[in-house]
Amino acid sequence: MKKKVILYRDIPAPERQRLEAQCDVTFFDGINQDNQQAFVSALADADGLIGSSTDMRPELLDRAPKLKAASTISVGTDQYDLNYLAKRNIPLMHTPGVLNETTADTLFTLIMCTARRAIELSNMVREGRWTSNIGESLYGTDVHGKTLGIIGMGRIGYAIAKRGHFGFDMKIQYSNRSRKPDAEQDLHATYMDMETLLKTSDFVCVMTPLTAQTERLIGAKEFALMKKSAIFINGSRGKVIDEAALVDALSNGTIRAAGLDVFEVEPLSGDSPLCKLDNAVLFPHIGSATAETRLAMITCAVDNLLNALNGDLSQNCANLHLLNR
Ligand SMILES: NC(=O)C1=CN([C@@H]2O[C@H](COP(=O)(O)OP(=O)(O)OC[C@H]3O[C@@H](n4cnc5c(N)ncnc54)[C@H](O)[C@@H]3O)[C@@H](O)[C@H]2O)C=CC1
Ligand SMILES: O=C(O)C(=O)CO
Repeated sequence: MKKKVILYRDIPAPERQRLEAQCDVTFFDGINQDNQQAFVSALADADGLIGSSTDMRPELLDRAPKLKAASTISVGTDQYDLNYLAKRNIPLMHTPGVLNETTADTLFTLIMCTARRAIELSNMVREGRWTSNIGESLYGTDVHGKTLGIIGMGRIGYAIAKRGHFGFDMKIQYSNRSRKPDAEQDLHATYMDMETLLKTSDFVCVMTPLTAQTERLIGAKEFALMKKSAIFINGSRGKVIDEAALVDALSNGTIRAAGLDVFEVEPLSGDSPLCKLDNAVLFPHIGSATAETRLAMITCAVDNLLNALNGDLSQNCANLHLLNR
């Protein structure tokens, strides 16, 4: 008998057909108030789950007693509780690697746009406010030759640092749970504690996962340690920073500017104080959002689920170390 799988976001037809060839698929085009009840009912028989952008909290997954594997179309695993899944011996599959370069491109776009005030000045042109050559008060700041501090030198952190080192002649420094010999050798990156990094970087870029240890890693105290001229970039998850403290730091001139791809609550409300700040560049969580990379993530996630349901966890299992196998 075919395994029962819930697909909880839309994916291209060929990928859906690959799932349907092996599984009995129930499709939800995102989970919302209207279909929540039907989703909960479908959980009762589900062997597998695949999708993204929905919090799969334990109370919900308690309704899926037969669940054997989950596959998130993301590298971040924070929408699932890894320990809860491990207690039930359920693997969580994710999509590391395929999005590194695209996400690093996005993060570098944030660095460039923020330093050169690109969005603010583009809006000035569009709105007919470009009436004379811009003066000193609207000048940007250089990126090349500056110091780039990466907090969370993993796959994506490395790809950002690579751009800084080879493309922009930047000095790379990083803090991380462990030393990264490849970054030190290839990019001449210097390992340091987070406090020193915050005090000495021109650009501070956060690229850790969201975990119990990284939640609110950067708050008022950390912004106060940064240079007044520092530019803060967050591409990890919104909850890794204290957003209210960031608004204060940007409003009071504690730091120069910020570029953000992720927010405490997404989508960010247009009423957020961040939207009123010219020195904040705000992207709608588009780190991996190119056609090529999103397709690669979906293909990887479909492969991951099919492999996991067949008992093969050799690739891309996020909680393998916690499972009883
Ligand atoms: N904005 C976007 O669209 C995207 C955001 N992401 C986010 O980026 C995160 C990182 O992705 P990868 O680079 O693939 O993961 P990774 O696991 O390769 O790298 C994360 C790094 O953070 C370090 N780290 C973890 N906890 C830390 C702590 N408390 N202090 C210092 N360092 C710590 C780890 O040691 C690791 O080197 C994802 O978990 C996701 O949340 C990922 C892709 C796209
Ligand atoms: O993969 C992730 O974790 C994202 O945030 C979206 O690409």
